[in-house]
Amino acid sequence: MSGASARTVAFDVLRAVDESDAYANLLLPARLERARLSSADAGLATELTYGTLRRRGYYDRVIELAARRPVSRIDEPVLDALRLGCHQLLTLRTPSHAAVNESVELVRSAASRSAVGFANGVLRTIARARPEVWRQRVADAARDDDDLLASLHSHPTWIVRALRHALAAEHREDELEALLEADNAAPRVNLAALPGVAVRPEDSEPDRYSPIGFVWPGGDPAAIVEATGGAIRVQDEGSQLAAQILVAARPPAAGERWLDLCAGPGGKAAVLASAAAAFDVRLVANEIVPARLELVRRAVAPVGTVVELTERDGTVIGAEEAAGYDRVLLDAPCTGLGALRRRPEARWRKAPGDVPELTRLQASLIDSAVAALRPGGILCYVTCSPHLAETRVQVSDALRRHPLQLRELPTQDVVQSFAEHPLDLAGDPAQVQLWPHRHGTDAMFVALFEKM
Ligand SMILES: C[S@@+](CC[C@H](N)C(=O)[O-])C[C@H]1O[C@@H](n2cnc3c(N)ncnc32)[C@H](O)[C@@H]1O
Repeated sequence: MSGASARTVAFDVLRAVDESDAYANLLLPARLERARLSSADAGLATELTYGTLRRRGYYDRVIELAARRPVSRIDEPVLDALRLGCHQLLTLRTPSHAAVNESVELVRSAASRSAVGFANGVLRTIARARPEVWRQRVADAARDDDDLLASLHSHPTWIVRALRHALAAEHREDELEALLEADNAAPRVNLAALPGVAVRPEDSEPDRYSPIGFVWPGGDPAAIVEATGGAIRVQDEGSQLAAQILVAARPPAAGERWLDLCAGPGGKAAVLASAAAAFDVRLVANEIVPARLELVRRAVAPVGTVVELTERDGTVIGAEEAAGYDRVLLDAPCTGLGALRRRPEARWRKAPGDVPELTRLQASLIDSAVAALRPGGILCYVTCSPHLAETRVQVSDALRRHPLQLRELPTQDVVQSFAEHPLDLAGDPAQVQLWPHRHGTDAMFVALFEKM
């Protein structure tokens, strides 16, 4: 197979992401399988797809300068082909004749003859200047500091601001550019070996912090996941740490009841389940979306029968089962701003207007979790987002709503107590904020509380 096929697959996926809100990480593997590409071409198609989606914001600025018109006035199929061409010319540094010709061929297959001439002209203009020159031109056209970072690092401006505020809360604003670039890098594939049912392969590289994690050297980890019946599973190191923080908050006692309030797709439930099996604890894993509950069922299957699955609205469990649990994991639905590197198109789909609805749901789930806990029980509040409205503000609001019921626990000490290496953490010792650029994890936030 030639590189042209890799480009066609990438173009098709970009079109589906634009036209039908497809998720690239779900669609691409199916398209790769159908195209039967060699592993080298599959790697190229993956890089073209994810790289183009991540850096789309930057490429659009370049295209606007080269085409002398806003991207809103360029037809979508033409724009996607131009973005793919930009990724090859400006980031992969593909020889310009190949990048231009192949991209123009994609336009020919999807648009009018006049569009072919237009795309050819724009790409030749881009190819004529070096990538550093385009970077400077884009920088010169920026309206202000946030617009500069948004365009050079390819993030929507509101997300740049949200990340800036989150870092400022740790007095680490100077790390903003490193964070934005970490979002643009492909994350390593990371796995967890569920304790009690799997062991880390001896020749694998252990995670820096998570005692149960290891790095996948490359290629598709599906075979090892299948061969172990899911006892070894793909899971971000930050996600592993979050689940282990709840386990390590206090030595588990036999007979405890634990609740994973929002369990789908089940990564953390699987880690909790293996601890539950080891300590003779009962775990209830709850999820409101049936298809996601099915994923939880599969995730916890390797561990056996310690888990009861329920399909309920987590906001009412506190009222239905008041004081029924010793520990609750609330891994709340959130903006996911901490996992942008993992879902390449996500940053372009989210909007600041999503935040208030999510924070209302998070607060309601926290209230339910507090009600579901016995006095002396432990709440572990987790988000895969560093947005302050979902993290620190959510914590201080919860403490204000439940002044006689909630007290913070030293979450940073807890994670340091079991991590394989000390984590460079900042801010409030009751809260752990992980970062892609500092820890190589998703930007998970974890806060432990005790119910009084
Ligand atoms: C961040 S995800 C949880 C990830 C999971 N803990 C893991 O590690 O795989 C949040 C989950 O909450 C679910 N959810 C949303 N609203 C809910 C509600 N009211 N009650 C229960 N689950 C809810 C979503 O469907 C989603 O699966």
